[in-house]
Amino acid sequence: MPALEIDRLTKTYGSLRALDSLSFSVEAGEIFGFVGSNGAGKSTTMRIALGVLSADSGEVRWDGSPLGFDGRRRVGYMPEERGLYPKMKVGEQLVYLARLHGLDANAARVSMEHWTEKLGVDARRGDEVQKLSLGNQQRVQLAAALVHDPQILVLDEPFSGLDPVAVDVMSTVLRERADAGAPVLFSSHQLELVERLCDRVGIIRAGSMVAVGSVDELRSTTAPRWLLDAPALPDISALPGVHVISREGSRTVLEVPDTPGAEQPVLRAALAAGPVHEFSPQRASLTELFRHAVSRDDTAQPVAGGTTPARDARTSEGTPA
Ligand SMILES: Nc1ncnc2c1ncn2[C@@H]1O[C@H](COP(=O)(O)OP(=O)(O)OP(=O)(O)O)[C@@H](O)[C@H]1O
Repeated sequence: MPALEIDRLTKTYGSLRALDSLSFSVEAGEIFGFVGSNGAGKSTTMRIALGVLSADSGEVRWDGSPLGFDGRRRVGYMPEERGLYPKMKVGEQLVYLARLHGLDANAARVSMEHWTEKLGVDARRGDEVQKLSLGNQQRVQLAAALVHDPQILVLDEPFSGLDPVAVDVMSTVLRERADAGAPVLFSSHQLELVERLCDRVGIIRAGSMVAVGSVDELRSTTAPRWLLDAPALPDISALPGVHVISREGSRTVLEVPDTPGAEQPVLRAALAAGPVHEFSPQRASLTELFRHAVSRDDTAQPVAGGTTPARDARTSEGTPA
């Protein structure tokens, strides 16, 4: 059973439809990357999941039951607008937040010590939050999301503004939490990082999910690409389904039909045009898959993989708000 289910959420702000029947699920033990253009609806979704905003319709469930007040106490949440008290000392603040979530004084202190050490801010326990650099404030913010030992993590852009060392620290912590069985949902615009870290990715566009799956599953919904390194551009006009995606100097990326051997006529055409230095299959990056998903028209796309809509690599209708 999926651990965290977002089921047909709809939310309007006045005349703006920010979420349009948005559905996806995050399994226990899975890191799920939530990506989309600015204003696509990621923060709105996360706020609704945490109950700080109400949906017009739809439901958020945890292990099959609506996520109510008690369930939400077990969520570690990092809001986009952050939420630390600037004048409170790091250690005192984390102990306070842990106690708000029901830990006793001793457990709260032990947890504060553990997470500040783990996140590399133990030397700053006695400092006011506002005196820390933004990156260190973010580490404390993550500690605040973790200090009550949550069973679900929902993090809105936790990696923004972090240096590479802090990114590594945070990535390790998220993987450890997932390995311990938590569903981990986070949003990010750092697509290389999402590709590296996440088990599955959801691409949201204008309040609707347009693609969900592992990066490999998302790749399988696009036509194969080949890199041709040849000074002369081959004549592909007679080859149906072959398109030039990009050309930089002598290097051309071509899309070919998804049939065995479909690249061979391209190679023959290239050799007929002149020397070929390289001809090799290309793996689309998440950035390319993202561009493809958010820029395509509203024509229904083929479904790949299994049968459960919210779990499969797929593309679907996205209705611009
Ligand atoms: N309180 C609000 N009142 C009115 N409109 C809002 C409000 N909050 C969000 N919106 C609008 O809802 C849409 C979705 O916003 P949301 O913040 O969820 O997007 P996002 O995907 O998190 O964007 P970003 O990547 O820029 O953080 C946007 O068009 C935004 O302007």
